This record gives sequence, structure tokens and C-alpha cells, in this order.
Amino acid sequence: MKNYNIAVVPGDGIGNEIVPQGYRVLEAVAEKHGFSISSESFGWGAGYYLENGEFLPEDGLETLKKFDAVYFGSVGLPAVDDTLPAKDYTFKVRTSFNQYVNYRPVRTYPGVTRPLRSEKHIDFVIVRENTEGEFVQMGGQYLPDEENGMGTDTSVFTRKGIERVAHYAFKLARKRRNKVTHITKSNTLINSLAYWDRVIKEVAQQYPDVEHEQMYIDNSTAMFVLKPEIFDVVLTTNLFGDILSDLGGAIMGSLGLGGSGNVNPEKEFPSMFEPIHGSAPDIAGNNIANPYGQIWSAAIMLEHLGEIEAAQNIMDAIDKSTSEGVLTVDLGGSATTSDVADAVIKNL
Ligand SMILES: NC(=O)C1=CN([C@@H]2O[C@H](COP(=O)(O)OP(=O)(O)OC[C@H]3O[C@@H](n4cnc5c(N)ncnc54)[C@H](O)[C@@H]3O)[C@@H](O)[C@H]2O)C=CC1
Ligand SMILES: CC(=O)C(=O)O
Ligand SMILES: [K+]
Ligand SMILES: [Mn+2]
Repeated sequence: MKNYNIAVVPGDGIGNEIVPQGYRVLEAVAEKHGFSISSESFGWGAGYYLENGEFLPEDGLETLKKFDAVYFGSVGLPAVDDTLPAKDYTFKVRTSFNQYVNYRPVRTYPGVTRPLRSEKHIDFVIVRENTEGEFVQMGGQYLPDEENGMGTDTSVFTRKGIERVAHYAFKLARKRRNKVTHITKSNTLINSLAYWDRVIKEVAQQYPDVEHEQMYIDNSTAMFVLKPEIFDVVLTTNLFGDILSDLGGAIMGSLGLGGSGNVNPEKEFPSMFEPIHGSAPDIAGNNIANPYGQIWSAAIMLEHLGEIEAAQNIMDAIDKSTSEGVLTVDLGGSATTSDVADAVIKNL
């Protein structure tokens, strides 16, 4: 029997509630589709940092490398300096494992009320560049306590970094509705994002069959709300994609509905699958967090591993569950985190 060995990293806050429920769905779907899942769980994150002074052990990345994939929650706690979780865990894994695509789909969930007036069907994918751009954390603070103190962060856009994510986006569009909208702000960021546009346009010429449109980030936030049905593949920078994907969660009805994959398309390293949101310390510990995005992330992981039918089975079971009204508090319902997983497993 085919087996997938998964590193499970729940992280902090609600990660410790939704990851175990997502894992239950994973085990159930595996049994149904004739493959097995083995796993090891790692208690890394901000809580681990409070006890050990680091987010993960020194050989943590080496440990993760041996797995087929990483099933992750979120990291960050109010008691820990919040400049650390991304630097010391999330970005470290994404960058070290060349997970240069952050695949973040947005869609309509049946039975979920969304904040938009329009009832039109939404189904698009944000492809967020995931290793460079505004988030390379190259910069510094100069005399921070002084009157003339200052801080800088430099954006880095490389030809290689832009080309590889652009090729991914155009290839993905060919499997969908053949349209790429690339997000920019080159009217003001006249070096970094003008270069981003230039390289994407070069790549676009190799996909003459795919419609290609450029849109400024400010206008795109408005279009997400006013006309989200116009999007198919949204190709964005790291920072813009971070912001747009929370907006994507919001237009679906809740941040808790968004699943994602940090993908190394070449499969030289394991990819990492997590919901789009953070550790939500404000609601943690009550079994009320919405696990649909975490469960969707399991489906995205299975698709990446080649278990297409099992992935589709999870998506159908999610749709059946939301249609039946199995909705958490953030969606106006009263289902608990574990109620949702129970329903999804029943509906597989
Ligand atoms: N990839 C990661 O590990 C990420 C970590 N973070 C970290 O998470 C911590 C909290 O950050 P916030 O800005 O508050 O963002 P957040 O996404 O954790 O929460 C924002 C709001 O959405 C709600 N929410 C999020 N997920 C939910 C779910 N599944 N069900 C119901 N409600 C949900 C929260 O209760 C909160 O009111 C910080 O330490 C931050 O650095 C934030 C984003 C990503
Ligand atoms: C760090 C963060 O907010 C994200 O990757 O979505
Ligand atoms: K997350
Ligand atoms: Mn984010």
C-alpha cells in the first residue's frame, strides 16, 4: 500500500485545535482511497521558543527534509516578540525548501453567507511569490531610540525569482480558465515592480494562448470586492499576496475558510500546507475555531502528492457539510471545531 510520511507542525494557538482535526480527515480519506498516512508531530513554534529559546531545533530543517510533506497550522503568541515567528519558522521553511509558490485559492462555499452583495460564483487562485520581494528581511534600524532614528526593509526582485513563479502561474492558468492577472504598483515602485512587470511580460509571450492582464494593487483590492468573478489566476508579489489572500478569505466569508500550499513545484524539497490565517490567540482554547481552511489545506496537500481523487473527495465532503449548515461561530453557526471534522468525515 502506498504510504505518505507527513511531518505535522500544529504551531501555536488554534493550530493545536484545527491541525489534529484536519489530520483526522486525512486519515479517514486515506483509508477510503487505499493509501496510508504515517506521521510525526513536532511541537515547534512560539510556545517551544518560550521553553527552548528557539522556534525549532538546529537540525529542524534537516528533520523536515525526510518527509513527503509538512502539514502546518500557524505560529505566533502574544507573549513572544512577533518579529520572530515568520523569520525563524515560516519564512525559514519556505525559503530553505524553495517553496517559491504560495498557492492560495478563493472560492464560493455552498451554504456560507459572504459579505459581498453579488451572488456570482467565485473561483480563482492567488499565486503569491513566496521567497523574495518585500519580505526578504534585508534592512536594519539605525539609532532607533534617537530623534533621527530610522528603519529600512529592502525589496528584492530577481529575474530567476520572477520567471519561475510566472511560469507556474501561466501553466496553472492553462489548466483552469486561461487567464493571468498580474498585480503590480509599477507606477510608483518604478524599479522593483517595473522589473517585475517586464519579466512577467517576457514570460507571458511564451503563453500566447493565455490571456494576460496587469492590474495595480490598489484597484485590485476594489475588484476583489466589486467583481471577484473576473479573476482566474492572480499572480502577486509576496506582500501584496499576503494582503490579498486575507481579503480573499474575507470575501469567502471568513479567514478560517482559506487553505493554502507553500509549494516547491520541482519536488526537490517537501512542500508545506497551512491555512491562510494565523494562530488566532483571541479565540484559542475553546474548540470554536473554523477548521475548513485547515482541512482544505489537507486536500491541497493530497493533490500535490498525486492523490487527486482523495483530494476531490475532501472538497466534496466540505461542500456537503457547509450545505448541511455545519458552520462555526465565525460563519454565524454553532458547530465546534471537532463537529466540523466529524461532519466532513461522515460526508467523505
Ligand atoms: N503563517 C503563519 O503562521 C501566520 C502567523 N500569524 C501570526 O498569528 C498571530 C495572530 O495574528 P492576527 O493578525 O491576529 O491574524 P489571525 O489570522 O490569527 O487572526 C485574525 C482574526 O481572524 C480570526 N480567525 C483567524 N483564523 C480563524 C479561524 N480558523 N476560525 C475563526 N476565526 C479565525 C481571529 O480570531 C482574529 O480575530 C500573530 O502572532 C501573527 O504573527 C499570522 C498570519 C500567518
Ligand atoms: C506570514 C503571513 O501572514 C502569511 O504568510 O500569510
Ligand atoms: K497559517
Ligand atoms: Mn498572512
